[in-house]
This record gives sequence, structure tokens and C-alpha cells, in this order.
Amino acid sequence: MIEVNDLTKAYGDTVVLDGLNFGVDSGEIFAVVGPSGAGKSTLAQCINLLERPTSGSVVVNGEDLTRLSHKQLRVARRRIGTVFQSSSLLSRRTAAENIALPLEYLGVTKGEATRRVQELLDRVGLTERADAYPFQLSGGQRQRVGIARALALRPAVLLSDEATSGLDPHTTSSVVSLLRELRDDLNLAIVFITHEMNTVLEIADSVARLDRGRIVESGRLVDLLTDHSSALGRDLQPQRLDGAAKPGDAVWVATYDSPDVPADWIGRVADELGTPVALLGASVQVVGGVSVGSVTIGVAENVSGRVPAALARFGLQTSSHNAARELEVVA
Ligand SMILES: Nc1ncnc2c1ncn2[C@@H]1O[C@H](COP(=O)(O)OP(=O)(O)OP(=O)(O)O)[C@@H](O)[C@H]1O
Repeated sequence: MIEVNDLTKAYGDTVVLDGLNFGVDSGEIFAVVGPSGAGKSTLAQCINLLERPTSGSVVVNGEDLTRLSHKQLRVARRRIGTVFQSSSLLSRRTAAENIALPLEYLGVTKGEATRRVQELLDRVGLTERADAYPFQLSGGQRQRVGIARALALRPAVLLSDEATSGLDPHTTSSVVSLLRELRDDLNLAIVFITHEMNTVLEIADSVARLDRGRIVESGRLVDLLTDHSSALGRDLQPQRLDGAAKPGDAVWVATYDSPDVPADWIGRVADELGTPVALLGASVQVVGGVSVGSVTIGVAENVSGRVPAALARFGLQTSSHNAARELEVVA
């Protein structure tokens, strides 16, 4: 596991990270999301100690890395594997040679390195592409090589710094699936730094929003998504375009508010209201075994006032924002 305690980084008078605190358990993916300039890259560099924090500590499996000498740190840093954007591979080395790089630095015997590289290629599904050069690989394959290289020294923590940025949605999903698999199979603590909200929704167990060097909100993903007072939870909801309602219908957006929403709630709400409920759009996702997200429905205006109570009975909520929208439609 990794703990970041009161981490501060200043360049001269400019405070870039201001007293950050968080912990990531083994077998957990913790996403840090934030806009450009929030301090994400600086945080990544402080976590793997490429930059020394001005104050505070980074503790991996009980050892405070910030207190180590330069020499001790070189050894301790192996516990953190880092995946950068795909461009970080060496272009004149094959996939296998890129993965072997950390093993070479460590002075591992050639036979042992070959065995380990084979194992890693297999783990990331690239056995067939061992001899390909980076330019012969797709963006997703290059990222898999980067991940395999980060795992070469069997780290306890995997730090992903914008590792899926610039990849198309399909490739992002496949890299995300691989990271989730590694979390479970290798019991890794993964710190996933990104500016992409959609990816957070796919990957994170917990999430923190970094803004101007501070963590302004954090929590378990599923809790944030079902907490209607959470600005981060709202921003993480998947975006979608809804279909138009029938003339004379009022539109409501219902958000999943409970882990126990029955799968057939639309039919049951229609029965209760005594009128059909039209499904206009939905973005519902299962996070940690719980359905979260929102659904847009259209119902006849004459029963519209009864909608919030009917939905609440099945564990769904209409937020005030959505009520305002409904009033707009009715007006
Ligand atoms: N070496 C440095 N000296 C002075 N200021 C710096 C230094 N490195 C970063 N900063 C400042 O720290 C702030 C955070 O930068 P950082 O690159 O960590 O943000 P970021 O969230 O990664 O942004 P982006 O997503 O655009 O890469 C910025 O205002 C930047 O100008």
C-alpha cells in the first residue's frame, strides 16, 4: 500500500501541492483527476520521488521513502512502477528490449531477464509482438509494453501518469481492463492520474479531485456517484444525448440513489402512476456491484407531480436541477 501524508511541493514561493493526504490499499485503484495546471504531473513526480517533496511523506508498505538517502532511494524506488504516456518507449529497442531495460539496470542475468520478459509479455498479451519496434505497434500495444516494463521489478505500487490520454475509447477500455486485471492478480495499489473523467468512471475504486494543488473532494467512486450533494459525483456521471419527449410529456431525470434499485423499476413506476413511462435516455453502469447513473424518462404531465415520490419508492431520486428542467418543459 501507499500513503501520502501532508505532501507539499513548492518551487520558490509558488506552492504547487498543498498538504495532500491519501492512502491506496493493495488491490485498489485510486484515481486523481484534475484540470490542466492542477498539479497532477508534480504529484506523480513526488510519488516516485523523481522530485523531492518540500515537506510531507510518501510511505510504501510502511517505509517512508522521503527519509531515505539517495542510494537507499534507488533501491526503494523499485517498489513503484510508473507508466507514462506511450511516447516514453525507446524507439530503437524492440518491445522485449524495452521491457528488459529495468532488469538490465539491475544487473539481472541474461537468462533470467529473458524468462521474466517472456512472462511479462504473456501477462500483457503481447507474446507475438516481442520483436516489434514501437513504431510497428498500435497505441494500445505500446501502452501494454509500458505497463509490462513498469512491472518488471515486481513493484507493490503502479503509478499511471496520463497512461490512457490520447488513446481512442476502445483502446482506453482495453488498457483499463488490463490494469484492473493486474490490480486483482498482483494485488497492486494503483495510483491512476488523469484529466479524463470518463476513464475514472471505468477504472477507479476511489477518486480524488485535485484543484490548484489541493484535494478538494475525494471518496469511494460508488459513494460519490450516489451522493447528490457531491459536485465530483455529478461531474463523473456519464454524459449522453437524450431523445425528445412526446408533446405533452414532462421530462424527469432519475438518478440511482440506492444499491437496491430493482431491475424492473420502470414497469413498476408505470403501474403505480397508471400511465406509460417512456425511456428517453440512460447511462447506467455497474460500479462495485451497484448500479449507478441516471435515466431520462417522459411521463404524461397530469401525473408528473407524483413522479418524485413514485421514483423514491424504488430508490431513485430526482435532483432539484432536474426538477428545474422539468418545470422548464412544463412551462
Ligand atoms: N519546475 C517548476 N517550477 C515552477 N513551477 C512549476 C514547475 N513545475 C510545475 N510548476 C507549476 O505547477 C503547477 C502545476 O503543474 P503540473 O504540471 O503539475 O500540472 P498538471 O495538473 O499536470 O497540468 P497538465 O495536465 O497541464 O500537465 C503549474 O502552475 C505549473 O506552472
